[in-house]
Amino acid sequence: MISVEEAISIVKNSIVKTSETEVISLGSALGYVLSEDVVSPIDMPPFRQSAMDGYALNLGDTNNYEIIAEIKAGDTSLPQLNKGQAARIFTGAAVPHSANAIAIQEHVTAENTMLTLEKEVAIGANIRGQGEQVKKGQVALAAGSVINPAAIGFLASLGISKIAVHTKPSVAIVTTGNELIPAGTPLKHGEIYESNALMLESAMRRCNYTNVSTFKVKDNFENTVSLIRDLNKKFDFIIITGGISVGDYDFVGKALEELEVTPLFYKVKQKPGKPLYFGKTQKNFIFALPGNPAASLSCFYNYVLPGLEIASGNTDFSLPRIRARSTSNYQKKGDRAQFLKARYQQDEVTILDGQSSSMLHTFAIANALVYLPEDTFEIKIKDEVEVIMLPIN
Ligand SMILES: Nc1nc2c(c(=O)[nH]1)N[C@H]1C(S)=C(S)[C@@H](COP(=O)(O)OP(=O)(O)OC[C@H]3O[C@@H](n4cnc5c(N)ncnc54)[C@H](O)[C@@H]3O)O[C@H]1N2
Ligand code: MOO
Repeated sequence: MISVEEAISIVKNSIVKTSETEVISLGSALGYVLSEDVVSPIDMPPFRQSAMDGYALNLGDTNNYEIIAEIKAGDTSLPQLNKGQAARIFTGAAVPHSANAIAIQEHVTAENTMLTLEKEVAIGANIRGQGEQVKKGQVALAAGSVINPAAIGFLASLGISKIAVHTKPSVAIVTTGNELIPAGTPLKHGEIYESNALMLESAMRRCNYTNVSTFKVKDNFENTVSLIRDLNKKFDFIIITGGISVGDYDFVGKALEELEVTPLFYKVKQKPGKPLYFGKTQKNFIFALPGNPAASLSCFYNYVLPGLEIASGNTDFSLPRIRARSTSNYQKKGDRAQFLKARYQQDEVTILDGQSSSMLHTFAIANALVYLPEDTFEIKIKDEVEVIMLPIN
């Protein structure tokens, strides 16, 4: 059994950034990683802009100006101001070449065409310089940048509608188990509703993975082999849940062996998620997550998500880790490292009830995991602990 740290480093060292790239529309690029520098096709701003509502001035020798024109945002023909002349101007409007400062309207008195400054105005005041964010021909956003909402806004402001990105991996989620039935069917004694597929798919969608398909298989060796053989040909990542432990009807490990998948690790000294498996074929990566729902989700965040992000080109990815004071006491049983469902709020973290790997009721209100390393056995109120923030809202 390997440690959490070893397992994470095996995932990070085994998965490499995809060599496939594609050009996609900016509107669907959230979470993708740029495969090429984006060079700005324009100066931004494209012209000298007024940053305020007020008066554009050709600065003169006195505080008195003659107002000769009005310039609204979007106006394209601009007046010529002589020294001592002003134009009424509004935020976002183009500043005439002949103007060298903007006086904000709160600092002037204006009557008909007469303007009096009540405060000194410095040269260049309240003017956004042409190209002050980025100049035409400069790199606006470098290859390797993750496209977030601000990046989409910035590139859209440059008039860009398509960008080159690293292709995101395709993912198959496979649930295993005779006991699993779909919602909408009455439960017979011994059956449970299948919940991992929708949960993991949602977690992936939340992290901008949309090329995700789900499959199910009963506890049957031949069917498991044949489904995974088929999926191996079609998907970059296969995420299996359940059937990876040691029971007589746990066929996933045996199926992966039959298919000659190269194991990279099996069993991690952690709770939840001890029987976590990670392996690879020539074409793809396979994670087998324990079927217990909370173990499945915890392993997704800690191992699968970093793997998917690296494959997508986000090679520096890790979930944010912070330190916070615990508002709870916690006593660990056993010597496995633990990922504890927790709620972080205002510099404090509360370890939630219901830590069993089968329990989702408190995972549903958790926004973080407290990480308790192998050699820490107890948390006391006010102890500083390591908190892993979850990408949930
Ligand atoms: N003798 C031993 N037994 C077990 C060990 C062990 O070391 N020795 N490890 C335990 C640990 S720890 C875990 S975690 C589980 C993992 O088992 P599997 O990955 O084989 O998962 P299953 O047995 O198939 O299922 C476990 C549990 O989760 C429920 N489940 C499974 N899939 C789903 C799903 N898609 N949606 C909802 N619930 C699901 C399943 O019904 C079981 O209750 O093994 C321990 N056993
Ligand atoms: O590893 Mo299991 O998830 O402890 O119950």
